[in-house]
Amino acid sequence: MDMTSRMASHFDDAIDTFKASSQALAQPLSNAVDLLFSALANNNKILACGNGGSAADAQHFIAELVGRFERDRLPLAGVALNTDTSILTAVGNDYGFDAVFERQVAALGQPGDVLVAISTSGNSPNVLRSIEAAHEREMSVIALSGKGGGKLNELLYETDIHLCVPHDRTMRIQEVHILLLHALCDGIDALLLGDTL
Ligand SMILES: O=C(CO)[C@@H](O)[C@H](O)[C@H](O)[C@H](O)COP(=O)(O)O
Ligand SMILES: [Zn+2]
Repeated sequence: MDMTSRMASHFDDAIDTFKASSQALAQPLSNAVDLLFSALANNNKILACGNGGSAADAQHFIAELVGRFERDRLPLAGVALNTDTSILTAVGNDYGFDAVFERQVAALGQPGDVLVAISTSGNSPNVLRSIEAAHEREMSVIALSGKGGGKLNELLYETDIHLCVPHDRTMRIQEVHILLLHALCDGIDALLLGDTL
């Protein structure tokens, strides 16, 4: 395949993946908006975590809650668990990298808070352990994954929400994840401010 065709194939594959994701995920995504809105309306908060590109996605999402998305509104309570290098290095050094998010959920989580856990494979141990800690804190979980969901399938409760992108490549899954996170911001704003832009 020549390079131009290779580049074009990314767009074609992304279009197919967005379409398949819309079919599979619009309903659970709508449920996730309700869950997040209820938590925020009850003075609970959102915690988010992920590794690598998913760490960037987690902090991007939380920045749009605490700051704003498209319209001015009140600040919304959220913390990204992958941003504080002192916590990440201290907890990683003293307890191991698998504990870096779990420890923060245990420190910050309250019943009714929501954890947004992002892992394209569904298998990153630090993300899985953050979910166990969230359950211990009586928090709900919204998990963003792909590749069939991996070990998340065994860990999530019926009351949690699993947004699993139907694709096996990390980059394609991440491209849909950022759409999902923006759609969540849009849904929260629509409930808070009305649905006109
Ligand atoms: O962004 C990318 C690849 O697109 C990478 O940085 C990727 O996020 C890292 O390899 C992560 O460690 C993958 O973890 P996960 O999505 O399987 O939980
Ligand atoms: Zn990447």
